Amino acid sequence: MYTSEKAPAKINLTLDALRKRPDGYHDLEMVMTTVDLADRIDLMDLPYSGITLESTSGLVPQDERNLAYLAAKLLQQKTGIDRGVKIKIYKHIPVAAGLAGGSSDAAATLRGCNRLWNLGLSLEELAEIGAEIGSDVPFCIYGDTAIAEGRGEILTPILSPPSCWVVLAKPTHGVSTGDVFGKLQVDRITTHPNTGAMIDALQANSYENVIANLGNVLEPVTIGLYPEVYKIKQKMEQFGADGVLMSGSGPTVFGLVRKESRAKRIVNGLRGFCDQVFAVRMLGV
Ligand SMILES: C[C@](O)(CO)[C@H](O)COP(=O)(O)OP(=O)(O)OC[C@H]1O[C@@H](n2ccc(N)nc2=O)[C@H](O)[C@@H]1O
Ligand SMILES: Nc1ncnc2c1ncn2[C@@H]1O[C@H](COP(=O)(O)OP(=O)(O)OP(=O)(O)O)[C@@H](O)[C@H]1O
Repeated sequence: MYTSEKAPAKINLTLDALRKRPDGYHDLEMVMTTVDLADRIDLMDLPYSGITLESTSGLVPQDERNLAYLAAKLLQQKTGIDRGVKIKIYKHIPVAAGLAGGSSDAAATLRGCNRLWNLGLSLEELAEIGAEIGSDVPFCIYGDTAIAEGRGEILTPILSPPSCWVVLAKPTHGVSTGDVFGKLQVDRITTHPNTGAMIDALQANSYENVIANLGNVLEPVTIGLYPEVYKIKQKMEQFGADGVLMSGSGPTVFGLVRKESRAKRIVNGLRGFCDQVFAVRMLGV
């Protein structure tokens, strides 16, 4: 048996940190949505408990350290199933970019193996298993748009943003999520995003109010480490993006625009200035 799963990237329309927890994680409040930039995960059933993994990208581990491998292994352990899987990752999402690429691969592997091995687990059960792999995995199990709280695993689905184009620009370097959170001083945050106003904007299907309420408390932290992120933000604004924000812990910056022609203009303007640039649609609209 063989199956193929799409593993889309996410962006954070808002990201707020409320407190640092005794376990070292932060309690967050975020609005996340999926965009049409995706890895593809091909999965082939093996009649014994082995797992093999191959990726088209040399930038991700090709062994048991890969989050997709970890996902398949964890699913075997949780269910006691005596079957294995051959995993092939066609990597399109930039790595260590703040776009949850690895988390989405893990989530797609959980969904795909659940089908391949006829496990009959619900999405809720898969999300619970996924939370052991990473904070973004539960969101990636469901996709679409959600409010995420706690470590990121407490999810409430919400209407997706109005239809628009998303320009994604990633600087050359990647960012370690742990390093960025490690430098965040929650009691020194000066501007918190207005999560409630973003939720209202989505419920009202108001593009203007989505733009007006974009915010991410990790952005100044990452800019402090990599000032290039700020330069990309400025360039996107100059080239005509309606709203611009860093996604997750960065360093990818996204810009929202209504028209494809404007998105293409921004992509052309940024090409040569940063490593990877894409113009994609929002998903789930
Ligand atoms: C920044 C976001 O992408 C926003 O969606 C996520 O919060 C990060 O999710 P992720 O990459 O799945 O992160 P994890 O692998 O769970 O955690 C990596 C590291 O980030 C920090 N971390 C992560 C999530 C969280 N709520 N608080 C944290 O402080 C911790 O130091 C942790 O060791
Ligand atoms: N399948 C995978 N795809 C991408 N990275 C992976 C994968 N498996 C393991 N990794 C490792 O995980 C690290 C983070 O990669 P990833 O692309 O998921 O970061 P990210 O987009 O910043 O994630 P997030 O937005 O969830 O913080 C990288 O250092 C990479 O080597």
